Amino acid sequence: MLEVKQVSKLYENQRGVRDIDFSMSRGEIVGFLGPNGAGKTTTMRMITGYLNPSRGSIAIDGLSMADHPKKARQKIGYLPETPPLYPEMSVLSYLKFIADLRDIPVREQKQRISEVIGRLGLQGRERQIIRSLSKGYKQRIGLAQAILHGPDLLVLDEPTSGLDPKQIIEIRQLIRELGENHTVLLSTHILPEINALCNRVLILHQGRIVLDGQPDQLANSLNDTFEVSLEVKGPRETVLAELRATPGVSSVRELTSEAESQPAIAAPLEERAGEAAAGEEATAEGSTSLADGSGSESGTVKAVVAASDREDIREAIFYRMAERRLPILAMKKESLSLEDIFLKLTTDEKLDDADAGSDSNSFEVAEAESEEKEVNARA
Ligand SMILES: Nc1ncnc2c1ncn2[C@@H]1O[C@H](COP(=O)(O)OP(=O)(O)OP(=O)(O)O)[C@@H](O)[C@H]1O
Repeated sequence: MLEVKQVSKLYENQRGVRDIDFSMSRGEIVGFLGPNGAGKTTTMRMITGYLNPSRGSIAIDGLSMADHPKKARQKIGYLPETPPLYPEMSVLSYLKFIADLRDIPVREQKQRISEVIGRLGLQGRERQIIRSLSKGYKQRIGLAQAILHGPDLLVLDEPTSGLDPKQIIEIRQLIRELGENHTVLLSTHILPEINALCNRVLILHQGRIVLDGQPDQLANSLNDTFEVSLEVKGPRETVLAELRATPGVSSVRELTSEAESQPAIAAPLEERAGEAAAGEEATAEGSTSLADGSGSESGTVKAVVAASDREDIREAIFYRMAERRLPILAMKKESLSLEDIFLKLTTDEKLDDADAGSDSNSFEVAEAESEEKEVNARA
């Protein structure tokens, strides 16, 4: 459906994207994930024919964007980050205008427009002036203009950006429905959006694709250690010493109540990388333990134990602790979340992007996600 081969776009300031190479099959919903400035919009603008690559080629359904731009663009529906709306027009006159622009024959226009109005829940709003509609409805109109000409591939640039949690849920539901008969490429820097919508994710960092895979398979491919989190009843020093002495264990990191209560994704990347480093230091220094009574059952120790060579150390831990009469109250194999993967891939080098400012990597997610859960719970 889509072939992007060794595509680069370098702006005068040497920023942009380099050697982007991927393809998409019909029916896939692929998420483009990356911090601000990673190159998502640049790549999407090239795929949709709004920007010429400096190098490389793009083809949609076998049609080269360079050689057959009009035909290739006919197969694509594009929703840019800011929907291309005319605020003074009514919904109906705007869609009629888009239908003309897209060369939809006049005799088909009425039916096509009424179909997309139904599909995107715009019934009853046809005569309303676009300016007077909420951001969520404007985004629906943006989606309506993207699908009006019946494209196969939808390219959506941050489709839920700036929406409130209820609108986010509604737009995600619409994208899910559109994904039933379209191939979809969407960009986001909202991690749960990937899990909620996509069956494949491409992670972009500093203009390059650093990872391509299914969200749930990424953890295994990137996990170079085997980690187990556990809670053991017993004196702190004894428990930690016994865990360290268990065959196959390479390191033991005690979990403190502070480390556990960190919000999952609210903090900017740099801060979180700093926290991780600080956490290791604190453990080395012997930080406040849960066994001291802060927030967990008294007399227990919580820790994350790592094995070398990805060896499964759960049985060894079980037998050792049983032998020493130190009851294991909980034990769980740790796996990398999408957030861990993202941090692992995008915090190894310092972002040098001038416009990757303070909010650039702060995922707007934690809030939206928790509110989303709330809205779901209320529904
Ligand atoms: N017209 C331009 N001229 C010069 N540099 C540009 C231009 N457009 C984008 N860039 C730079 O290219 C890089 C990629 O930008 P792009 O907008 O594609 O990233 P993005 O991942 O879409 O970011 P965001 O999430 O902020 O939309 C950034 O460093 C950006 O500053």
